[in-house]
Amino acid sequence: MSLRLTGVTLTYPDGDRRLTALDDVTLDVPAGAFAAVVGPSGSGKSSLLAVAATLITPDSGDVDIAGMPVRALRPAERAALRRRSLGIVFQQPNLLGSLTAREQLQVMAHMDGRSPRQAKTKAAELLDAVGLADLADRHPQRMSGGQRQRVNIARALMNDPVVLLVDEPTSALDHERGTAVVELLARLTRERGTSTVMVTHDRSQLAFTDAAYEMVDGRLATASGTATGASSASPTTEWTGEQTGVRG
Ligand SMILES: Nc1ncnc2c1ncn2[C@@H]1O[C@H](COP(=O)(O)OP(=O)(O)OP(=O)(O)O)[C@@H](O)[C@H]1O
Repeated sequence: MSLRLTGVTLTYPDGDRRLTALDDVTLDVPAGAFAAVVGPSGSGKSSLLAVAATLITPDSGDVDIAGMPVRALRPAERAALRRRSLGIVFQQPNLLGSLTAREQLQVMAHMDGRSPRQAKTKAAELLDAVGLADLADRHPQRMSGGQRQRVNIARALMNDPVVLLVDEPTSALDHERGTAVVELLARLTRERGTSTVMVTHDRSQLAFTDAAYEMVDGRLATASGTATGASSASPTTEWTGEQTGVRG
């Protein structure tokens, strides 16, 4: 498994008590699998992503990324793991206005110490993969919301992450563009063998995922009433042939 959360409980201070944001959450996402998490506001979805991103340490339970137990790592090692093994796609693209699409991606490789030549090749490959080869030299101000989100996704893939965490990627897009972005995430997940977790409010997007989960009051359950058909199975039985062994 490339991303595994086991019995994760997270609480926040709440006056003189503590609020339970994640309650004994277990989630396995193999390489090449696309999981979605839906749930009402305040149910714990962002907390789940923050724990998976190693940004918050849970009160109890474990997070493993590519077989590496995060709890055992020192802060500097954790930061290195984030840089090398995690791709994060935020709700808003947060692109730098002064940089072209190609440069937004190259900056990531530069921060990871890769050569300019490697960075250029990788950026071109990824812009092509997200359908933006023709817009490589364009600045974000002259792109549509969907195009900006594609640059955002390509940027998150620059360091070949093992795990891709995606927070509401379509909230700023209309239905058609949103669907295209989710289809793209599904394709990239399979092609690149990432373990992808997407938080979404839009249940129609679950049709493109391999497994759908519902967060209710910090507890994670298999989502009901989804379009996946896989949703009634227990999470551990949803993963089938095509998701395994994609990444060596
Ligand atoms: N830093 C914090 N300190 C205290 N309580 C917090 C903190 N962050 C989140 N919470 C609380 O934890 C619970 C889960 O919040 P979380 O942001 O994970 O939910 P969510 O499902 O992502 O919500 P939304 O869909 O509105 O983004 C909520 O009750 C929230 O108020």
